[in-house]
Amino acid sequence: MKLYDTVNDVDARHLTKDVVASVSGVTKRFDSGTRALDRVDLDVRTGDFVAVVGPSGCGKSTLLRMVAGLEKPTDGSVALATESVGFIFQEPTLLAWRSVRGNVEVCAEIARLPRGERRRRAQAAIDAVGLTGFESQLPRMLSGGMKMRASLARALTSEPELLLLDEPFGALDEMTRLDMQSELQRLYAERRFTAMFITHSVSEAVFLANRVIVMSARPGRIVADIAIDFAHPRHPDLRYDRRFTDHVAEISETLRGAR
Ligand SMILES: Nc1ncnc2c1ncn2[C@@H]1O[C@H](COP(=O)(O)OP(=O)(O)OP(=O)(O)O)[C@@H](O)[C@H]1O
Repeated sequence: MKLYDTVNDVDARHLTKDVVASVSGVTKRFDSGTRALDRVDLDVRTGDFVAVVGPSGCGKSTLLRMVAGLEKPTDGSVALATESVGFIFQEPTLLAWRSVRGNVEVCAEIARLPRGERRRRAQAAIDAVGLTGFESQLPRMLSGGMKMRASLARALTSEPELLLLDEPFGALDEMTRLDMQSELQRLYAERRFTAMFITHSVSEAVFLANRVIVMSARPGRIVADIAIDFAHPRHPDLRYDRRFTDHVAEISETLRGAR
């Protein structure tokens, strides 16, 4: 696995073997003067599903964008142990003129995979997210949930080792959102990618993650790193389990104190 760094190569040498992404001492000040993050340290280990929750505007997206290399820290560094990174945004950002298959294949095209391999991976991802039969549809013919499924399939086609998700289900209605949570954690149980997932929903975080990171109000700091050790795949009824509701209560309480 190639080591590279979003800041400089020196920092990548600090990575220990099972760490996929390492954020150390990261502070972010925008030119506007806003201080979004304050000395954040976070190691994401291979196979982790890390959910990040925190008050609105505390710097969650900024943190994710820095891990993606889309934003540079003002102080500190971010190091990644893989170049195989997928990104899913809240908006599905599908190309309007391309079919589901065309959209799902786009990352594999950019990666210049041979056509046969592209097709194979795209079909496997389309089947995995439950869009079989919709391959030729254009985005405007799809529901919000189906668009998000297509976006998820597009990210999976490049078989990323690290999947970064910025509130991907935030715009979906409640039922579709619960379906997508089940779908995502089933895919995680099957493929065991490493994931970093931003959300406003504490129960979504507990249902999906094996670690929930709680951030303070801006400038965001990490105030808790809570292990959620339910086995994967997780059944929807887990949400009624006492241990699940205890975790939700504990994290919600921590969040209230973090504002
Ligand atoms: N490019 C930018 N330039 C200036 N300020 C920015 C920029 N991007 C984000 N900010 C500010 O930095 C702070 C953190 O923003 P960020 O989007 O990371 O927070 P967030 O926790 O993801 O918010 P939310 O939960 O509401 O989505 C906010 O005050 C935001 O206005």
